[in-house]
Amino acid sequence: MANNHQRLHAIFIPYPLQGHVIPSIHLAIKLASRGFTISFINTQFIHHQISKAQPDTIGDNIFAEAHKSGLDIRYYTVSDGLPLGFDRSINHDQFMASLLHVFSAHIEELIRKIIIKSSSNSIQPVNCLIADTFFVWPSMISKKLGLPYVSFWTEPALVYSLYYHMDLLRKNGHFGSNDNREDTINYIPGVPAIEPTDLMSYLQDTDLSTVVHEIIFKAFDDAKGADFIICNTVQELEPETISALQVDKPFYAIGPIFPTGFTKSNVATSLWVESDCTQWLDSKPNGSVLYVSFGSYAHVSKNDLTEIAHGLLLSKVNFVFVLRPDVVSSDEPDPLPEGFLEESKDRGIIVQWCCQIAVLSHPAVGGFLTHCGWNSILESIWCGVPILCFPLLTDQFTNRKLVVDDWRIGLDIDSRKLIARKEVSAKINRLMEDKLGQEFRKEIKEVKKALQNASKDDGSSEKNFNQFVKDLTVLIGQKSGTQLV
Ligand SMILES: O=c1ccn([C@@H]2O[C@H](COP(=O)(O)OP(=O)(O)O[C@H]3O[C@H](CO)[C@@H](O)[C@H](O)[C@H]3O)[C@@H](O)[C@H]2O)c(=O)[nH]1
Repeated sequence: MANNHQRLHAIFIPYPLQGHVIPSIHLAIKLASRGFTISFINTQFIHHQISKAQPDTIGDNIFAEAHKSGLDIRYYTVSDGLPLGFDRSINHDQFMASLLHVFSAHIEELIRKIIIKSSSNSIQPVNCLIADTFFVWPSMISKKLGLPYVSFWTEPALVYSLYYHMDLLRKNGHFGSNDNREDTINYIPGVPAIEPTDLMSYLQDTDLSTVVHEIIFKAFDDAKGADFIICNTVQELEPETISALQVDKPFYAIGPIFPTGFTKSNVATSLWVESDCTQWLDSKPNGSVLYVSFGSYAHVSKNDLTEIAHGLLLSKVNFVFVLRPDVVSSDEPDPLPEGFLEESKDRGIIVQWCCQIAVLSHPAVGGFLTHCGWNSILESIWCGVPILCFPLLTDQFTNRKLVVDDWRIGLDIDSRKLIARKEVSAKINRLMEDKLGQEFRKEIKEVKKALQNASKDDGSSEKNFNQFVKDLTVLIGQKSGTQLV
């Protein structure tokens, strides 16, 4: 921590979804390693899932091991407003409505308790709030409590910028009407050109009355009140977009946020039981395995899943196929085509969840068929694994553009049309074997270098992280009337 004059105490609240909880846990550990006291709040549901998935290792506190090794991370859980057994996947909109309308009341009550507890005990008083940008209430609550607010953005800066400029898109007729313009968008600061079909799915929708739209509109309104934005991206990957955002507000690219070196972290993050694929991967030749996963959130239609499964069979490549229990729907537990398991048993394994970073860093893996979640893309780049994009929802369409059009480290299957097994199989073979695959491998080495350099002690992300800690310390000092550095 800057000068170590006084420890800072941050309350950290991740969005209660797997793709947000993972980088939040790693960021909390990073902050604690720099001397922060962290009060980390998971929902009871997320905690329940994590401990169910790792029953032998997790008690009441997922950070118990980190605490033993000297990190000051205190762990709390809070209700998201729904019963533990409620199926949040199949009742997605009801879950989101609860996060929109009910969650803030539970959170505010707990934050107040933590503040009172920390000022009455000998521990560091709370100095700031760090919360996911998708929440609709952090700047409102932090203002009430007189705390600086740091907004944590878990997607690319490009995606932040497009949401941030929703009004501009609306004014220019690219968003928010029944017949949106279809020509290139070239007026967003720091975004030279983007096609409307590369916008996030929520900005391509014509029905804007859904609960998710209400969340996005409110969240980006609330984010205007943030003191700082920290983003899981890398300056060198999105320099112009980041510079343009910095004109309005301090915006720090501090990614990639994951345990570098990719040893299995001793803090559990998975909501599902992980299968260990190492032994199976050890038996396969280098670069011969395609890793297939659609992340934790989006659903794949049964028809698309069938075509992908047949495409895998036709391609003849080896594969690790992650099929989480609700990948099609919680009430469709067995969505694979009949005979698939039998036909593929010599060259593929199917798991409900795995340690993805361990799989991607195994030398046997030569390609990644992904839905383009941002964590998956960063992890694939870090491991130098070229990407076959199959975006399904939200930022994944925009992330596909970065991968395929800007960085040229992969190709795509057009998920907007009815997909066909022959196309899937041809694209898999192009990625894994062809000359084109070699080109992607060459390009991805360069992008990987950018990520690695950014993570070094004198790299951009480390410098930005240090600057963020310094600026936050100054702001906290100003608000409390004491000089902390
Ligand atoms: O078997 C698996 C599959 C995934 N993962 C991990 O789960 C995370 C998945 O994150 P991501 O690839 O970003 O996908 P989602 O889970 O779908 O994440 C949501 O959150 C992301 C960050 O906001 C968005 O970019 C996505 O579009 C959104 O769906 C990654 O860290 C993976 O390593 C595993 O550990 N094991």
